Amino acid sequence: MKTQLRSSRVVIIGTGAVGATTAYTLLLRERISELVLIDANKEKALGEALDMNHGLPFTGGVKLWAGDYSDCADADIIVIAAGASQRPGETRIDLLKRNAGIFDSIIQNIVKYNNHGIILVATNPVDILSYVTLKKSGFPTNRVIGSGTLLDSARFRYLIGQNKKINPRSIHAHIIGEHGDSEVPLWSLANVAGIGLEFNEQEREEIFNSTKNAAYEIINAKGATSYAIALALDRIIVSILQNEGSVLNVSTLLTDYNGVSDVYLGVPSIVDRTGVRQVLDLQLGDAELTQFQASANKLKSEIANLEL
Ligand SMILES: NC(=O)C1=CN([C@@H]2O[C@H](COP(=O)(O)OP(=O)(O)OC[C@H]3O[C@@H](n4cnc5c(N)ncnc54)[C@H](O)[C@@H]3O)[C@@H](O)[C@H]2O)C=CC1
Ligand SMILES: CC(=O)C(=O)O
Repeated sequence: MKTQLRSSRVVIIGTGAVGATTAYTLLLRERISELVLIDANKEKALGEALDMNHGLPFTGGVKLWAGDYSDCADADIIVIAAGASQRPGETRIDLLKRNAGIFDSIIQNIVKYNNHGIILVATNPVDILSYVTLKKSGFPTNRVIGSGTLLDSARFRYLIGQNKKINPRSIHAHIIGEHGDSEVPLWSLANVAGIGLEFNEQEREEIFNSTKNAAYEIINAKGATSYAIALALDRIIVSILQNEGSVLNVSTLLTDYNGVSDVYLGVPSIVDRTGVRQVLDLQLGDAELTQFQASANKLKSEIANLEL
């Protein structure tokens, strides 16, 4: 049975491929009661809201409208999916200057109306922009979350499932670190029913390269990624609103974590009504630790160039 929380409001800022698909996913899942769409292009938000509202006779009772920042006042979760996306060949880090610029006004507008909710960042580069959101919002760490490597881990699980001919839901495997080119596969923890999985070098290389390069491949083919990220955001939102305490590889502020501090990275974290309740300690192999620290250092050197 679906449990819909009473008066749970989600606001989505940015109604492009990611924001609109996330809205549609939330609508289909019927787990929230109110959904507000905001975009700098007001017509776009209005059009998406109208189109989705016309589907309500076929779904449930989600109240959905194109709104403005004052609608953040009663929001439980504010999703930021606004800003530039990668053109073919661009990295996520290439978006930093453009998207950090728009975060100033977006965060100012949110905090004008809301100081109690959870901000969930999807805009890339998501780890750095989650850190920017933390610094600019003044929200506590647990209530600023990035989508992190949840999507990458889903891609990894799917590809391992293809390789082993096992349903990806039964594959437990994690990608940690940057949601981007320096992400780290934790082969040492990949398992089915607690039983470790064996791969040869070629399989590892193929699975990891396909995981890491998935966004490039999809963007080359169709211009944007949207469905899997929408499902990942839905997963985080439901875990928060239903106080699930699910373990999700979201991006969160790390403090003295495997030698890494003061940077947002994707790591397994318990997500519940408080946001990120706890970051789980991981026992990393030597190579995994080196790669994880390199991922952190890469992002920290980008953050050092920002005015925060
Ligand atoms: N975290 C993740 O795993 C993923 C992140 N992304 C990122 O999500 C972001 C959005 O991607 P798409 O939806 O494909 O882009 P898009 O170009 O389709 O949509 C972006 C939307 O943001 C709006 N916008 C721009 N500036 C704004 C502002 N200041 N305030 C409100 N709205 C504003 C635009 O009008 C547009 O509707 C990109 O940065 C992309 O890289 C995309 C997929 C996965
Ligand atoms: C675009 C992006 O970040 C992704 O699909 O992974």
